[in-house]
Amino acid sequence: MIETQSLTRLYDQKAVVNNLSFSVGAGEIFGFLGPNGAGKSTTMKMLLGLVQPTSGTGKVAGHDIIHDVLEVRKACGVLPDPYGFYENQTAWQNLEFYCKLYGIRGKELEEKVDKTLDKVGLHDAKHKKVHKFSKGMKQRLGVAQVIVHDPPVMMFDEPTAGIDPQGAEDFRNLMLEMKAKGKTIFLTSHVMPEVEAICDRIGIIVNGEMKICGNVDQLVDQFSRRQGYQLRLRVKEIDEPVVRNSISGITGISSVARNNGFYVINASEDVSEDVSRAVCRTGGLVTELDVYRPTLNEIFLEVTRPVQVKE
Ligand SMILES: Nc1ncnc2c1ncn2[C@@H]1O[C@H](COP(=O)(O)OP(=O)(O)OP(=O)(O)O)[C@@H](O)[C@H]1O
Repeated sequence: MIETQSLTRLYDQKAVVNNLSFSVGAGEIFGFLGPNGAGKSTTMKMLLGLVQPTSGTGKVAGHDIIHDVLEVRKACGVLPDPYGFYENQTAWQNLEFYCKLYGIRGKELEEKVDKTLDKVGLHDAKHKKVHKFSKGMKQRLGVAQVIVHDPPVMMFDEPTAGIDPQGAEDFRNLMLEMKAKGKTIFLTSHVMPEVEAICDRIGIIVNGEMKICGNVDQLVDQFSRRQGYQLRLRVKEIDEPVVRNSISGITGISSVARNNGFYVINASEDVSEDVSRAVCRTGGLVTELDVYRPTLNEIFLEVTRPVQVKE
């Protein structure tokens, strides 16, 4: 539903999006992450035909992002940053205007607007003018604007910025509901636990280049291969010299330390099965053995570490 091949955009001879190839399918939530200035918004603008790629191609809902811009926009709902509401009009009027742009009228329009405002928790504020809205309420209205015309592709630029915890939880549930309806969801966010909770796949872009892309398990695996694995082992029945001796010959182990009753083992691969067998062979009882799983936040920090905020 979204696919790009070697998408590139230069500004002042410099690539701010560089050779980007990825795809997002129907019923998939894709988290597009990166530090400030990495090229996320520029990519989103290119997908919507708002910025012309310098080279490369892309399709959204089957339509070419360069030659079929109108069709692309019809197929998309977008929460931009910043959003563009008519502040002097009510939430209801803003959505009404938006529906009309998409050719929705009459009873269908009324039903869609009411239902959508209920869904985002703005039922009681539907006749309030937008300039009286709080930041979080505007954000909710922005989400309503994305979904009101029921497009197949939904794009959100930092959807939960400024939203309270209940609003963020509502947003996550809404995304899962949209996914179940087969929507293609593309979102940027700096809220790692949220991305980890709802995204099927994640891409991290740095200086315009996709550094790592996959589901969370694949990202963890790639990270661990790069950084090494850390195991935590607790053993009964045998003493430390015996434990150390039993695992000393295992290929891949680079260090073994003691910490709070645990053995902390650093290794270049997942050696948990070898460790477990070696300890058992010497009469020891493994009471705990786990491989440390980095959080998405740690992976993000590692992947983006050398990058400074760009001007
Ligand atoms: N119209 C423009 N002219 C020149 N440079 C631009 C223009 N738009 C964006 N850039 C530059 O392109 C780079 C990428 O910007 P972009 O807005 O895509 O980043 P981002 O990943 O969305 O950042 P953030 O997380 O801060 O929103 C930045 O260095 C920015 O200064």
